[in-house]
Amino acid sequence: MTTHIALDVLVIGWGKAGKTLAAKLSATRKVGLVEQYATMYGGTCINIGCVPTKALITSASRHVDSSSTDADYFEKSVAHRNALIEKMRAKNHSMLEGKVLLIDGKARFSGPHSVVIEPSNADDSSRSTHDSIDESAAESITVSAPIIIINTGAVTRIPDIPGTDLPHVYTSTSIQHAQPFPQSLTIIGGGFIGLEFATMMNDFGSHVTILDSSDVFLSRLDRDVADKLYDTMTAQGIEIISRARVEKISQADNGQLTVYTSADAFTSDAVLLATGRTAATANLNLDAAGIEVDSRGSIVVDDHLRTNVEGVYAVGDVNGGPQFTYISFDDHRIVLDDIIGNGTRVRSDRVAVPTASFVRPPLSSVGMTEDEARAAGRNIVVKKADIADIAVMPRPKIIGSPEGMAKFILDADTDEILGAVLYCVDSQELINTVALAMRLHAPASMLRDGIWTHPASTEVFNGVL
Ligand SMILES: Cc1cc2nc3c(=O)[nH]c(=O)nc-3n(C[C@H](O)[C@H](O)[C@H](O)COP(=O)(O)OP(=O)(O)OC[C@H]3O[C@@H](n4cnc5c(N)ncnc54)[C@H](O)[C@@H]3O)c2cc1C
Ligand SMILES: NC(=O)c1ccc[n+]([C@@H]2O[C@H](COP(=O)([O-])OP(=O)(O)OC[C@H]3O[C@@H](n4cnc5c(N)ncnc54)[C@H](O)[C@@H]3O)[C@@H](O)[C@H]2O)c1
Repeated sequence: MTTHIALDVLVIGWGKAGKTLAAKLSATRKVGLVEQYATMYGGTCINIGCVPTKALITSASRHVDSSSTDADYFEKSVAHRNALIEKMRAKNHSMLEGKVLLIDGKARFSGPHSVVIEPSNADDSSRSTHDSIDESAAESITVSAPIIIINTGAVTRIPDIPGTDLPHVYTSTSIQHAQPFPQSLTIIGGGFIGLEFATMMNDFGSHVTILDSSDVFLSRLDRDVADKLYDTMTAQGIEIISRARVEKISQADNGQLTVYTSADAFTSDAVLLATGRTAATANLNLDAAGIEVDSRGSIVVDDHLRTNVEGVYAVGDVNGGPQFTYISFDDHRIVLDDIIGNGTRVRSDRVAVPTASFVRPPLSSVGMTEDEARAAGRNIVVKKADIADIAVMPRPKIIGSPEGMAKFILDADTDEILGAVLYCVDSQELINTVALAMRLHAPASMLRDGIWTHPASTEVFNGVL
């Protein structure tokens, strides 16, 4: 038997943008939200992304002070991670309960404004990219709504090589409760996920090797910054190999895995696949609605995040934009403005969007690199320093983390900041101040001459600018 429900708004997927839109729109409209896995209430960020990984990274950084074995300490850290996200998941559910019709199940389009929701009885997501399911819709439901917001996120891209389905070949999700703890780990991919898990697992006591296919390490950064990161991470014990053409993974009788590249072979207890994440559109039956996707499977949207089908929006990772929680959160503002505002807010208005990678110390950046500014023909001044050499900024030395560097690219004529990289303790906070200065077109001298608390990492501005 199929139940039919008519709503004003249906949100598919419990992502950051979708849950925020559902809560806000429910004040005036009949809103439903469908999520395929009960273990994913609240979405990727709180269940398998930002929050659990930063909890594990923090725990791992404290392992040096513990007397536990690596395996025991990892197990305790995973238990702490689990308890934390369980609370956040329950809170996410209770915040929408009673306001939004919450539907368990897997959604697929049956027409431009109609969706079929099927029970999803098992975690069939590829390569355990999501945790397992423990609840589902009992029967299929059809929902019709004039407004549908697709917020299904992204899933791990599995490289097309033999051996990715072997035991102990993990994704960023499954490695968060790896069993047994791998004393050695080969990571395929040296992007955000590869670097953060390298830091984490190295700190937990694993011997980590990163294999990345790019010609140079961290090609999006200036070479001086990438070299500093390379030197710091290798000094921490992490091996980094660029230009690695991975061909296959095989398993020996003792369970150990070997990753073969065109040039070499790397043997370890486990392998992590960290070669990017692809928009989760495969199961949505978008053809039935006539919704356009690009060659990478991401949903095509305009500047207002509208798809080519009237009333249907795509928000978060699924629309092919930058894959960050704060971008998904900003997507919600654009769609909210289109639905109940004056429709002027657009994606292309975003300026100075910062990023932070939680390696040790964190690596944060905003705006142009020096190479990009020079290639654009800008008249620039570069200000940079090693963190250990900044006398007016003692905080990194006080807390025992004096590594890293700070680099600012300034417009030589206006003194405006064109870009910055902060590879230092607290940089995930500092970079937001730089981004704000950029948005306000404030001169760098305003940060340089600012009166900041002491001892604080903010003094990097006094010392370098
Ligand atoms: C390991 C890791 C670490 C990360 N760390 C950070 C970080 O530190 N900072 C940061 O900003 N970003 C980080 N990210 C990226 C960030 O998590 C994502 O960009 C963000 O969560 C995207 O959210 P979203 O709104 O696109 O949807 P998501 O939160 O991904 O939600 C999509 C939801 O849709 C559900 N779904 C999918 N298909 C269907 C369907 N057919 N029917 C019903 N439900 C469906 C999924 O189960 C999922 O719950 C990290 C990602 C990963 C994987
Ligand atoms: N702190 C954060 O904000 C944070 C943390 C984790 C993830 N994320 C988000 O999640 C997204 C996905 O992360 P990711 O690290 O999987 O993707 P990524 O795009 O950041 O990095 C993928 C890396 O894999 C390499 N690669 C691709 N194919 C390869 C192959 N066959 N062999 C070897 N190397 C290969 C690429 O050169 C690249 O360096 C990121 O783009 C980011 O937006 C953000």
